Amino acid sequence: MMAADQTVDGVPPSLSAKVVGSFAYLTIRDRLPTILTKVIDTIHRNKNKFFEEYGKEGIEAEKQTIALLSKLRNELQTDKPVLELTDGLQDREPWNQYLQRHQRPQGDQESVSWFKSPWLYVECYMYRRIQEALWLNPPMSDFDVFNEGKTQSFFESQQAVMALCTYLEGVNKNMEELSKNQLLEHFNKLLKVSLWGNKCDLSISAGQDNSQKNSPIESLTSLQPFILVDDSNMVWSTLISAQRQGQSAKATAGRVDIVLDNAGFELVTDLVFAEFLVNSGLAREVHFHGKSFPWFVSDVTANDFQWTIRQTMAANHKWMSKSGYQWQSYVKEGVWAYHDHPFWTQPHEFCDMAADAPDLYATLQGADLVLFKGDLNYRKLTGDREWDHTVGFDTALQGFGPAPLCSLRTLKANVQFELG
Ligand SMILES: O=P(O)(O)OC[C@H]1O[C@](O)(CO)[C@@H](O)[C@@H]1O
Ligand SMILES: [Mn+2]
Repeated sequence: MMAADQTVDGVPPSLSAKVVGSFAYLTIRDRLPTILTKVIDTIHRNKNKFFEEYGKEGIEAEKQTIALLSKLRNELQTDKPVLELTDGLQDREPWNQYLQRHQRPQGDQESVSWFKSPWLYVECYMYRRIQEALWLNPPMSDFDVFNEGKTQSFFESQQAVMALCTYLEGVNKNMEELSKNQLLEHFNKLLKVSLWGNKCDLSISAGQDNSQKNSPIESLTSLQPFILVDDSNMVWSTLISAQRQGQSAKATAGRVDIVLDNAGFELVTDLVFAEFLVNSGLAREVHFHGKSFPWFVSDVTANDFQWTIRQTMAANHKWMSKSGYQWQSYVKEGVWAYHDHPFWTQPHEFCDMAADAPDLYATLQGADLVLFKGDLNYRKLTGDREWDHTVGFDTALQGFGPAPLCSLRTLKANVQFELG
């Protein structure tokens, strides 16, 4: 990444809160402090739980964590310089090196403040500082401050989940008889259900409930006009061309990697789509990539992934439960795999991945198609810069390309490509 506030070789400056009134400015001035305040409230509300589990040590840890988070909120609200991390987490050095390499060269400390640094960096940094506050107070270290919101989003979306699993059962039971056109029709529907599942994110709503209330299949028609760029035909042909000729479709289909975004309803739409891809022979394997710690309020962690499968298995709904058991066996058989590389919870633009996380880049090179879910991934794919909306997506990727890729994203931030 280069200096944040100039265009070099056609690559524009990073978006930041320097522009008063911009979405970056309003996010850092209003939304991030709101999220932080909700985190502090959540910890405070669980005070008795910490006392029951850890006694006085738990109460002291709860108090110290709140003190650190209140200090963080003050730094943010008074535009203080971004500080180095002081915890013992494994990714502390990459984070501090990033600060030295990409932020400090801006010159004096003042320019490395919350409102003057790249928006993408400071927003990611806030979630990493929350982790630092928890880590520094051991009984709190593994507490997921966003868990309540994520589980509530799942429970509030049950009607939609039941409708989706019922639809999938209808496809599964006729799978062998489906013509290629019928298969393509179901593919398009479930791909778009996964796209629109991204509307259910607790960061844009600063924690307010925005679960899926109505049938995701029935709302596709009314949502179709809101799709700005539709390359679903290219996604389909990438999967078809990855099906090497062989004795059975399942054995020779390609591998699809899904870089996950939000837990709750969106994760269910991704698991349903992944089940369809395997059951239809469009994919032989699906690899899921989640976050290694709680991130952007509703992003998926390993705990969320396992919890969602268990909850679906336990549902008092025949087709939900059937899908849940299918998902569990796919994980056990290795047809599905879950990864959570630290890179996904660092601030890098994805064009840095080959250099900064070559192991992850090599993993993605093993895929025949990589689907990136959500707005933050879209911002990292393109560097969250002052690009013109008519610029091509390939240009914005700045050379990032481990495999054919597609972003399934509902527009929540400034960056947008391929318009016009
Ligand atoms: O869950 P998603 O779709 O990545 O959205 C992430 C959220 O964080 C942002 O990227 C910035 O706050 C918003 O665009 C969005 O609210
Ligand atoms: Mn998210």
